[in-house]
Amino acid sequence: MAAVGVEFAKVSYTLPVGADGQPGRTLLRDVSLRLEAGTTTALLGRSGSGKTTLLRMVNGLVTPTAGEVCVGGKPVGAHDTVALRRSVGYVIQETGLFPHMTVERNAGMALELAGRSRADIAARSAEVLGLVGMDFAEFSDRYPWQLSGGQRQRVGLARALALEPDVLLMDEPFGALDPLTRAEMQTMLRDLLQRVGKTVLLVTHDLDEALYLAERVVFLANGEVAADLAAREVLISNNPQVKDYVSAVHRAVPA
Ligand SMILES: Nc1ncnc2c1ncn2[C@@H]1O[C@H](COP(=O)(O)OP(=O)(O)OP(=O)(O)O)[C@@H](O)[C@H]1O
Repeated sequence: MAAVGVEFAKVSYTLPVGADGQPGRTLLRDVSLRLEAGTTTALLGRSGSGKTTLLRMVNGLVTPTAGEVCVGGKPVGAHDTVALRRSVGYVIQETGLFPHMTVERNAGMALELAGRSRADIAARSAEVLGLVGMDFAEFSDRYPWQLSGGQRQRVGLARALALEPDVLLMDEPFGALDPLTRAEMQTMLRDLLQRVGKTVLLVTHDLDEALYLAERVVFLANGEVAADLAAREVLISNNPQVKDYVSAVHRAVPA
């Protein structure tokens, strides 16, 4: 199991004063959360509630204007940025694969940047592509445009896993996939996480995905934590914001 947890301690983020002299908007306010090592936490909340901003603080892409984020007990700012980004995998909806590179090279990119030997890269690329359920012989020489959206997403995940990160940030990783492919990916990810053990922060708009994959579910509203619950408590919660969310996404089909 991953031994590295993540902690957000009274984290806020306010945009700088604009060119018009108006004070910047506060996107996150006093967020405190603890992601236990080896567990998955889902972040839900309406569009613009601050989920991505919060997630990007873990790998130092966004720096809090107040409070602190610690990875493995050490403030993000005290980590060497390159080493931190190597120990924190990042998967996004658009995958960010390099279009002119093969699946094998995309999967092994982080290893290439880390200066690993060719033999190491080849072996590990094959291993991680196997972990995400892609047949190496069939796919290694293809380019991203020769893959389906689900396959591209698998390669993106393989790439994020290549350096064996302790922490995995996933920002709507399956948001663009059809429901059946998405369900397959969720099953694959759940099996994979049971085997490799990571501390995962998953941004999603899909409540069922959150309940299937995560032990904890955090609801953000207007940049604040509206609820922080064990996944099994979500559907029976009396928190009005959670109840509203659940009834909005699980509404009955009109007769
Ligand atoms: N650098 C920035 N400058 C100006 N506004 C920003 C900046 N970064 C984020 N925002 C705004 O902050 C708010 C929160 O953005 P964020 O991407 O964190 O939301 P989100 O909950 O992830 O949304 P979504 O679910 O749509 O991805 C949004 O209104 C966004 O437009």
